[in-house]
Amino acid sequence: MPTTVAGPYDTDSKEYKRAKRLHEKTTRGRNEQIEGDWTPFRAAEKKYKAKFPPPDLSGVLDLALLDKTRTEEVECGKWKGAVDAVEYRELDAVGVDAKGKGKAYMFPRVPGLALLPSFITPEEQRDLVRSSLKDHARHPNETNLDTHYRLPEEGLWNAYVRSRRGPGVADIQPRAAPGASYESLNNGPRQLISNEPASKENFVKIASAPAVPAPPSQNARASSPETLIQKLRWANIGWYYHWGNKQYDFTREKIPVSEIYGSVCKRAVNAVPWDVLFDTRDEDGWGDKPLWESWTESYEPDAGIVNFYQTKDTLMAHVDRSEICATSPLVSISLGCAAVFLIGGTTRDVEPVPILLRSGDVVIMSGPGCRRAYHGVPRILENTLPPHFFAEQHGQPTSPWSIYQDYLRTTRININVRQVFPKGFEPQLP
Ligand SMILES: O=C(O)CCC(=O)C(=O)O
Ligand SMILES: [Fe+2]
Repeated sequence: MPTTVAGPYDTDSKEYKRAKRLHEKTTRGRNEQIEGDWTPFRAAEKKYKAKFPPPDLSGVLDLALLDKTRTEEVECGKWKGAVDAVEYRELDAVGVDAKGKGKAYMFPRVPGLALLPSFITPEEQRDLVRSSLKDHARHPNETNLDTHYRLPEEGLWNAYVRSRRGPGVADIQPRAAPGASYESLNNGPRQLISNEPASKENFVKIASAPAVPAPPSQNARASSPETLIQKLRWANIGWYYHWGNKQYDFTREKIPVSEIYGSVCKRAVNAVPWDVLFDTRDEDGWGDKPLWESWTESYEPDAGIVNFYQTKDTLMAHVDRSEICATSPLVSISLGCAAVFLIGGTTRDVEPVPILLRSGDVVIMSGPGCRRAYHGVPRILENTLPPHFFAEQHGQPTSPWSIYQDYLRTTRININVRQVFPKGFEPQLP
């Protein structure tokens, strides 16, 4: 069972006092930017990022509070949003079997956004965590660490597991040759710079842009797998994404999307009653071609990213616009610790909708407006790992699972899957 934790607002707790001391130390003498200068999106990010005082989540939609079977999960972390924070409509999910929860939610303020709370069963959540760490975050899939370190062939996670079991696991060596020029280590948040939206017209130009590999950091030192696993931030899925160009690099061979990711995503897309969600199609900017009508056949994910967040990490406001299928569903699966997710409109001037995402929740961003909407993750909520991730729950306190459990205590994993090309389209590359 999770150990009992003090709530974030318990002023007598050690955590609260520590956060207060740190806040006083780090803000002493600081000239805060005047709040009036912030866009509504930036103001919301600042609000939820704050470590002290802990943010008030009464304006954050928390649909787990409607589900009695999630009471223990909600209570163990103490962080709670509210069920009436944001206007939504509840829909019956289509053909969802007894395993997943049968509701989908839509939001008048963000047309094209669907939320499927608790869509992934606890068992499937554990399978997705295992495959993300053990099978996916390794060669041939690129991770943020590959630029700077020669990661072991077996993958960083498997080396870490061996190092936990006994001595004799070698340190991981940096790539940079001694004396090479300095570059800062890319292990912080993803760099988010502006890019040109991809389309069928410009993708050949995009594919022809020189995709220069990022230089390895000279600051990287030989490190144990245990040290590096804490620095894992992302692993690529499918088409290779070039972070420098902010575009896919179509000259590199696409790696097939794994069956476990692809099948969950298709199941989620097929569960949403899109005809109800897009019932006001003209307003939603589809014109005369409502592509959602054929998603049952045409949705085929071919790219994406697995994000690994530690509790101090954030993901700034951004738009994912490198996909040529500009309206196809982007399926986003939350695992591990809970987070505050913000989604607004096509500029940062639109006030974002705040949603508390918990493990097993699936978000789908689709359609012309929502796929171009600014969104981000200003906060990973500490101590929110649900009980079904604790090994004792399934009878084996020393099972292989306990290594995953330790890692997940401070981690949120997000599997973010997209469709770049229409199904069956073979890019003719220069
Ligand atoms: O972590 C999340 O929920 C969202 C991640 C995201 O927006 C992205 O990877 O582009
Ligand atoms: Fe995104």
